[in-house]
Amino acid sequence: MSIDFESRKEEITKELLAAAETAGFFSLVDHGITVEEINNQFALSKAFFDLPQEVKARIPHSLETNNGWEYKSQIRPSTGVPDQKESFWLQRDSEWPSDEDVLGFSAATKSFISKCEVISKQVLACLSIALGFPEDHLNEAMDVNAPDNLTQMRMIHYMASENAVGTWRAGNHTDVGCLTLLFQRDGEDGLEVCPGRETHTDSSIGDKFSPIPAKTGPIVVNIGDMLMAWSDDRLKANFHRVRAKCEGKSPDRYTIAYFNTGRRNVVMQGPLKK
Ligand SMILES: O=C(O)CCC(=O)C(=O)O
Ligand SMILES: [Fe+2]
Repeated sequence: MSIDFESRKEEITKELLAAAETAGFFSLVDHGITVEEINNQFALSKAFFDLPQEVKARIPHSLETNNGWEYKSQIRPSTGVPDQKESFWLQRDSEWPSDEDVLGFSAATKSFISKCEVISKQVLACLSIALGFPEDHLNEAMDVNAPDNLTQMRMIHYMASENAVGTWRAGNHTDVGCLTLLFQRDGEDGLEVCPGRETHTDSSIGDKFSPIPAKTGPIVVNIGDMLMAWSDDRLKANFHRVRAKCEGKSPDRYTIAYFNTGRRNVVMQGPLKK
C-alpha cells in the first residue's frame, strides 16, 4: 500500500470503502512491511510466550490500562467461557520486557509498531475522505502521540490443541476500536468472519461464518464498533472468531493485532451529526 500510495489514493479509497461497507474486512498487500520483518516479529512474540509463566507475570494484565500479559482470562459474552489463548497487550509507554527477558524485543517491536502506524494512517486517510470528513479527521482523533491515545498492539498465542470441540480460541465478537490490523502466519488457520452483520442474534450464534486462510504477508484489516458508530453505521464492524479443529490436532497459532482506537477525549460523531 505504501508503494505509490499518493498517486493511487483515489483508487485505493474506492476499493477500501466497497469492502468496509460490506464485509467489513479486507486484506492489504504491498503495504510496506516485508515478510522477513513479519517473521522476525513473530519470532520475538514466540520468544516472549516461551518465557516461564512467572517471568511473563511480572507484567500482568491491568484492567485499568488494558496493557500486560494475560493467560486464558478473556471471557466473551457470546460464549461465557475463557478464550483458549494467552496474549500480551502493549503501548509505546507501557511496561516492556527487558533485553534480558527477550533480546531485542523492545527495539524491534517499537519499530514494527511505527510501521503499523504508517499503514493505519494511510487507510484512515482513505476512510476519512470516503466518509466526507477532512483527510486528517480520523488520524487526528487517533493521534498516537496524544496523551489520551488508546491504540495498542496485542500479541496472541493460541496453544496447540487436540479435539477442541466445545471450546473457542476466540469466541464470536466484534472489535471495540476503530480499525484492526491483523498479522497471521502460513498454516495457522482458524479465523472466521461473518460478513454483513446480518445476524440472527446479538452475538451471531448460529450464523454462517467463512474461514480466512492464514497467510504470512498480507494484513487482514477489519472495522471496529467505534468506526461503525463514527460512520453512522456505513462501515461495518462484523463478527468474527477463531476456532481450533473439533477433531484432530490444531497447531499453535500466533497472531499480532494492532488496534487503532479513538482517543479517550475525542467526541465520535458521524457526518450526519446524530
Ligand atoms: O487472532 C486472531 O486471529 C483474531 C484476534 C481477534 O479477533 C481479536 O483479538 O480481536
Ligand atoms: Fe477481533
